[in-house]
Amino acid sequence: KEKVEITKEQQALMKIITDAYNRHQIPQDVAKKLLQDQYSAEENFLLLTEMATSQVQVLVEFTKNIPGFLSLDREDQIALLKGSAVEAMFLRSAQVFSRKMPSGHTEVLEERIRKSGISEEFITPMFNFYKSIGELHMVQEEQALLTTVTILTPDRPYVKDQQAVERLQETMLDVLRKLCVLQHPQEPQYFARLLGRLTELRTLSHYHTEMLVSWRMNDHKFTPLLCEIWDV
Ligand SMILES: Cc1ccccc1NC(=O)[C@H](C1CCCCC1)n1c(-c2ccc(Cl)cc2)nc2cc(F)c(F)cc21
Repeated sequence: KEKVEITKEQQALMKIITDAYNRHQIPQDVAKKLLQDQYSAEENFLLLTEMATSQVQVLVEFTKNIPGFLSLDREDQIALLKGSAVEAMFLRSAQVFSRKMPSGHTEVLEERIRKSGISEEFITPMFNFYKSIGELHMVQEEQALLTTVTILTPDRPYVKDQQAVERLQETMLDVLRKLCVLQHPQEPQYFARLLGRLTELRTLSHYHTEMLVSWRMNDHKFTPLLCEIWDV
């Protein structure tokens, strides 16, 4: 049985990434807002565009703390941000949904989201993903590293130096793999399950444009930043 050990450097890397991840949280807690009141489809759509816009800004700040990210080609940095923003938003939403809440709150939150204006056909795949993330009971280091691995996906559109991104991603994957073995000793397949969620995440993210334009209301307005990031 090989002894898995996280090196000093990997420990330091994990701390930088996790601190940055926790620092760059979404300003106001959208779950609390949704639990407080029931909003119209229009208000929910506006809330979503505000949340998604601020989340992109938060993502840019977060990536500045990923060791090596700023050394990548500038245009590749943009391509990675553009290519991962939607997935990072759904991953963030899944982590918010999976947070431990007082009994009954998750059910209310789920109901509010079901009724928010999203088209029926996307609700099941979205909640299936949220629940599959919840079942993993990730610690915050795993959440931070999983988001980092998602950002450092080499085969995003327009990435020129894929090798450079691959080297960074492999560094993060090695730490995440060791962390999974140490955090979930009874589940040797945990790391593989975790990476499997990234495939589910990519599939869900393919629907994001459809999910937005089919929001049950007329005249969908987007911020300029969202027009850049979302294919709308
Ligand atoms: C949580 C977050 C952080 C950062 C950025 C975005 C968001 N996400 C949101 O603000 C929207 C709200 C928005 C208001 C209507 C209900 C869903 N949201 C979505 C979602 C649904 C559909 C699409 Cl197309 C995208 C996202 N899934 C959620 C799960 C949650 F547990 C939650 F609390 C909010 C969630």
